[in-house]
Amino acid sequence: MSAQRHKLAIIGSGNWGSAIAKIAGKNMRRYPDLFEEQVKMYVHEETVEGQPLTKLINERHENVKYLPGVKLPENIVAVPSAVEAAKGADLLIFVLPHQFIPSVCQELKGHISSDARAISMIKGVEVKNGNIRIFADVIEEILGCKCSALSGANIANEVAQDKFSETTIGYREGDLAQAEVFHKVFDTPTFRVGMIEDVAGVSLCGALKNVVAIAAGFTDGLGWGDNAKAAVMRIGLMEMKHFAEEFFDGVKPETFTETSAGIADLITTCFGGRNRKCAEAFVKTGKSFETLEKELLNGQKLQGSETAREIHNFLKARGKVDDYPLFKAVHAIAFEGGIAKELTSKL
Ligand SMILES: NC(=O)C1=CN([C@@H]2O[C@H](COP(=O)(O)OP(=O)(O)OC[C@H]3O[C@@H](n4cnc5c(N)ncnc54)[C@H](O)[C@@H]3O)[C@@H](O)[C@H]2O)C=CC1
Ligand SMILES: O=C(CO)COP(=O)(O)O
Repeated sequence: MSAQRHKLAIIGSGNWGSAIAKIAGKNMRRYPDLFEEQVKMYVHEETVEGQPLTKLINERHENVKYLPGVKLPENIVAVPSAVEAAKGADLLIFVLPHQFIPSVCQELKGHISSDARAISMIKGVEVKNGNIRIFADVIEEILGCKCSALSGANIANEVAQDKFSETTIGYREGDLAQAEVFHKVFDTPTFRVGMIEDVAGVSLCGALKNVVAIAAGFTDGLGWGDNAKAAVMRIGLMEMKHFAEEFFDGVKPETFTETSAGIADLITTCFGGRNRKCAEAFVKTGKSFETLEKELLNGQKLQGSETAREIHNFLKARGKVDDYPLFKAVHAIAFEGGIAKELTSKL
């Protein structure tokens, strides 16, 4: 029996990576016939309190830098190498800020099990040479393993405290059985996992809502109130859906309007996320997003400002910038010296 059990690895250990390690670690013990107990978690090594972060995590069972105050199950073992974490694993969770995925996947290339399956929890897109890809596709292409996506209204600190949340797995056509295995990795009474056959839709919701959250943060910085934020969110949702349908095949409209990955994540991020917080500070202080990320996030990474830039570059290459006035305004304010008060003037 034990030879057939799944072995999980977590590639990433930031704020969300650590929260998900808590859930997955517990579920490994909840289903001992299905999963091996020990889970290796890749940690980008750094020195914290004068010691390697991996050592601190393994001694204290807590990611003291990225998820302080939350105990991780003892079957989560931090390792400083992605290759070591993935060794022998047939289930791979990718949960790194999007900018680090290509380099970490290149490191892993040739070192993963031939039967490995992956799931991307990354909220971002790759834009290169005028083309755009979701990270499930990047991972599939570099590593040659099938990859689904998980995204939802999931502020990591709340999930880590077992406050009720839903999330969504987007799976590929014909891959329901594998999605059901990942469902068992993640689902708990307080973290409820829905599933939809739409990897692109789920991934794009996660990436694009971060751009809308920047706009929502601008409205907060301007003191414009809840109606203005709701308007920006409504227009943002329309642009997200339009973008996904224009540039990706097979995206389902209900992913945007009915799943946790869609409307629910847009709401939570525009009210409680890091992108919103930094965008509010951007308007109030005039500091750059790069500076605010350093000053306000203690090593955590902003995804929305970079995604706004990447989406802008992609739309520019396609001659389509004007078709997405909210995305255009966010880019203009964030990177071109545009005036925040003009956020809605062209919507
Ligand atoms: N934090 C949250 O509430 C949620 C985050 N997400 C998404 O999950 C993904 C991962 O986010 P978080 O876990 O929050 O990360 P985070 O924002 O806490 O990022 C910091 C992580 O990046 C690592 N890192 C720094 N430099 C690196 C390098 N050169 N190579 C590899 N790793 C490096 C750090 O060690 C740390 O683990 C992102 O795409 C994010 O949008 C999704 C849902 C919720
Ligand atoms: O994706 C998130 C919540 O679902 C977190 O958003 P932020 O990266 O803006 O904190």
